[in-house]
Amino acid sequence: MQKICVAMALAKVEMVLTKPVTFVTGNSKKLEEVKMILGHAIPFQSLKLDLPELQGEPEDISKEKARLAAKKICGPVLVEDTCLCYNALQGLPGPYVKWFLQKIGHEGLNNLLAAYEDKTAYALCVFSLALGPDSDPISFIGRTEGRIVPPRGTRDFGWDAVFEPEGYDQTFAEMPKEEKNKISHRRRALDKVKAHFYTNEYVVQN
Ligand SMILES: O=P(O)(O)OP(=O)(O)OP(=O)(O)OC[C@H]1O[C@@H](n2cnc3c(O)ncnc32)[C@H](O)[C@@H]1O
Ligand SMILES: [Mg+2]
Repeated sequence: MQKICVAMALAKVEMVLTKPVTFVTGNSKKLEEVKMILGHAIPFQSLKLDLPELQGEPEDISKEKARLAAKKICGPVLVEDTCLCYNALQGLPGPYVKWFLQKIGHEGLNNLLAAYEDKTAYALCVFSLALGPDSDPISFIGRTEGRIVPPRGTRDFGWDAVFEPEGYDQTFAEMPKEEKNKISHRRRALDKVKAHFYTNEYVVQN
């Protein structure tokens, strides 16, 4: 009985795909990090495509993004949506941080909390995998706690310069990329994606 249970636990579920999984994003910095974190762990291709910026709860947004992407490319896709959530603002700006950053910049992102003592925040990354246009996407969530500080470091990737992860005295933008990739919201979500690909063997058949 024990042997059977162990064998079942080790057995991979084989899933047949008609095309390799495509990671769809319009953000080259995200793609760079995904490639660094995944290495060769998951065979995927990428496509630079700007998907609509949706509204709602992070997981719903990510799932809908996956549905739209799968419809667009008629095949299996992986997408992700990233949020920066301030505890003093009940999770805002959250999924809308892209617009906040574009309109008010790094200083503005920091000044938003001027009236609050609580500067804590968390970065949230939700990957969603849709195997086809009509399949229900599965989501994988990663979260990193930290606080919002006046901008420090490079400003070449989103809000990295204002986010100081818990336990560190550097912002994400000041850290070497390898260090960010060990503790980031994206890394934590991708660890779950990897575990999923480990237990479900995706085979591409034309
Ligand atoms: O095409 P997609 O994948 O949607 O790429 P995007 O740039 O539109 O990304 P989001 O919709 O997820 O919006 C998230 C915003 O947060 C930024 N961002 C995403 N991941 C980040 C990270 O790890 N560090 C800092 N900023 C990040 C990103 O540049 C956007 O301004
Ligand atoms: Mg987007």
